[in-house]
Amino acid sequence: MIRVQDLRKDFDDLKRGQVTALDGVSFEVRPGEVYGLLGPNGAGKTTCLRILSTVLQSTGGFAEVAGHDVSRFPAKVRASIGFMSNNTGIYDRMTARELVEHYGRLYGLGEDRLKERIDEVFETLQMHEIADMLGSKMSTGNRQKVSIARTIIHDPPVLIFDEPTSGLDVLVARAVLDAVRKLRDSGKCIIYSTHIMREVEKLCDRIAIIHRGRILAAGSVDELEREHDEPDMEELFFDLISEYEKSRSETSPV
Ligand SMILES: Nc1ncnc2c1ncn2[C@@H]1O[C@H](COP(=O)(O)OP(=O)(O)OP(=O)(O)O)[C@@H](O)[C@H]1O
Repeated sequence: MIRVQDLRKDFDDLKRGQVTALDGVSFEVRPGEVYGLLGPNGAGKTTCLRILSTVLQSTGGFAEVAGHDVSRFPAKVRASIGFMSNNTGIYDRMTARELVEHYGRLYGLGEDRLKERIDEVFETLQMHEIADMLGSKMSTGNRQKVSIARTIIHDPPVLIFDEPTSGLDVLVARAVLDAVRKLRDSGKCIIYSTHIMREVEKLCDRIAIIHRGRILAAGSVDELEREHDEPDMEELFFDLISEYEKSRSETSPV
């Protein structure tokens, strides 16, 4: 459902010269699965998700979403995905229902289908109580629910979450994770980027640990812990990155 092969992205940065954000990344995500991209700041997570959502063009390799090549069929890809980040906005002067309807129409849903989807989505996310509440009056938790609702209103098979819980308190973050789990259980193919270990352990079926644009390790949390003989995910993450940095400093010219 998502297929990424040897994906590369180089940026020409005025100050730093050429920056390699993705250095040959490969993975696959299946329907009914949450695939986590776990990496520190600057690892390349957002760049990868932007390529998958057709906002950026890769400089090499291949990516396919819902059967469509992202560089050849961007419109088809965009119709097949929902993208949510921590600043996927809502509008102060629209109610929850108005905003979600607005996005549904932007995605081209007809009025009957839109009404049906609003009912389904508001039921899944338990949003009936806030349907007529203005954005300006909503708690952070409710704003997040509306953001998720606008992301999934067109019922896309693929969902892309870019650090959706960043800056949220524990309760709101938990509600977001619960919603993602429900979506996974309904068969969605989900890619989820984060730098929070606990989220990965609680939510992701498989993960890739990404650093400096490369996947350092990939598998289920159990597989990774067994393979690296390290039962603590945070230690494992730290060890992998330290080892990589050490080998890099040993091989780079002085
Ligand atoms: N438009 C750009 N121009 C130049 N460099 C960029 C650009 N976008 C990203 N980069 C660089 O690419 C690298 C990867 O950035 P990216 O935002 O993908 O990382 P990330 O893993 O999402 O990190 P964060 O958790 O901080 O968002 C970084 O070195 C970043 O500075």
